[in-house]
Amino acid sequence: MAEQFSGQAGCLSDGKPGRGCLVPQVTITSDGDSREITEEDLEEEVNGRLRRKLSNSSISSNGSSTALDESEDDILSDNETKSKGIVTLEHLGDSVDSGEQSNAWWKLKTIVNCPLLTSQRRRLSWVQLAGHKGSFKAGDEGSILKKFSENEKLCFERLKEDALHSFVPSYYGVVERDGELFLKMKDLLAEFDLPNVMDCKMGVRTYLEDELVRARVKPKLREDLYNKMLEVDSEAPTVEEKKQKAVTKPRYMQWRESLSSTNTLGFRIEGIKRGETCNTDFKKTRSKEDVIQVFKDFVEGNKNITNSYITRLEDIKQALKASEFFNKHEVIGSSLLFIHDHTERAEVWLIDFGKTTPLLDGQNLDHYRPWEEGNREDGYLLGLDNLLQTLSSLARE
Ligand SMILES: O=P(O)(O)O[C@H]1[C@H](O)[C@@H](OP(=O)(O)O)[C@H](OP(=O)(O)O)[C@@H](OP(=O)(O)O)[C@H]1O
Ligand SMILES: Nc1ncnc2c1ncn2[C@@H]1O[C@H](COP(=O)(O)OP(=O)(O)O)[C@@H](O)[C@H]1O
Repeated sequence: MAEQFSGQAGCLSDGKPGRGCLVPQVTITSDGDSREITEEDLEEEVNGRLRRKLSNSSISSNGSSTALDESEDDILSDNETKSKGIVTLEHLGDSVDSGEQSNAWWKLKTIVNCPLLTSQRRRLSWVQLAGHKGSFKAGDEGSILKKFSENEKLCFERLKEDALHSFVPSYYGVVERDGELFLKMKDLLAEFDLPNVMDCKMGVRTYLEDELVRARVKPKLREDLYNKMLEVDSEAPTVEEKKQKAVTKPRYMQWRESLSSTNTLGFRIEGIKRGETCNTDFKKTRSKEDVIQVFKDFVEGNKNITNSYITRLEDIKQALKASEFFNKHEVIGSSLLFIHDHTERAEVWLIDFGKTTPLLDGQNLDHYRPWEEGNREDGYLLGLDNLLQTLSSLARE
């Protein structure tokens, strides 16, 4: 995908310089030094350019570069850690590297003619608004690799034949890179120009019934979750929890649900990337009014974008109602990913099926009924209706 390139370099992905590609610079020394080029030289050249590039600009997955004077830390403007926000994805098992490893001259030619080609293939500036650090790697053009999960693989396979298939990222199968397994899927951002992105985690519940049972049978106290809790509200842990300096996962997840709009609205905002900044600090965004305001800022009051999102959500609702998959799965922790750009292209996609689990034979869910332990209801459709209401109220303003 040629447009994956930084606007700065204008090099095509086949390695041929395109419009605006830097002019090759060859320095001939006065003594005609013709030292053989070693792999170390090449590595130094690549790393040097990479370092300079990262301190000057960032290649986004859509091919646009961000402000020239940003350092990497500025680009990672997320207020948490570098695991979320604008992240740099590694490109594992690069085909150019493996195929041309010994051809030093080819590598040098590429670096000289088209300096960003090599670095672009190694790293991809991308937006990750939720999930785990290091879960994603850059795939080949227009695709990304997500750490393998058997459960998610099964979901993608089932979804291929389902009414929902045009609302989930295209799935290209399991791939191995550097000895690790990944699920390869479409990078939903790839066709956008400087995309604005929002992740909404769907449902009234974000943990599996199984997790609850396991925590009851064998409670596992987690200090990391206790610390995450303290960061948001030092008064949140009970006296007992303060003594233990730890909480169980269901306790943490339930606290997160009640603090945000999960329990009441059936969805919560996980993160937003707008322009060049990311914000994943919506843990206390709970009221309808606050949620509407966040959406309003996200679409910048644009009615065309708002209406496109509404149409897409209505289509998703129809597909969900027709979906065999949806009827027979408990959908936990899955998100709707909203993406739009300055051309007013606006899309919504279903992502993250890591905790979407099949029901027993003969069982099905209506996705509205209140959850009681054992009924496995997830409140997904309640959340979708509330999302539609949120956007509709913006469209009416
Ligand atoms: O959002 P914060 O408050 O950081 O809490 C996270 C999210 O709920 C994760 O869900 P998601 O991946 O959907 O974002 C969840 O991973 P699971 O999906 O594995 O439940 C994490 O559990 P642990 O990974 O066990 O810490 C939990 O700590
Ligand atoms: N196919 C995709 N295209 C573009 N962005 C994606 C895609 N899948 C996930 N993301 C981004 O990665 C983030 C985390 O994805 P998710 O699947 O929820 O990971 P995890 O299973 O680790 O929670 C999302 O919030 C979104 O920003």
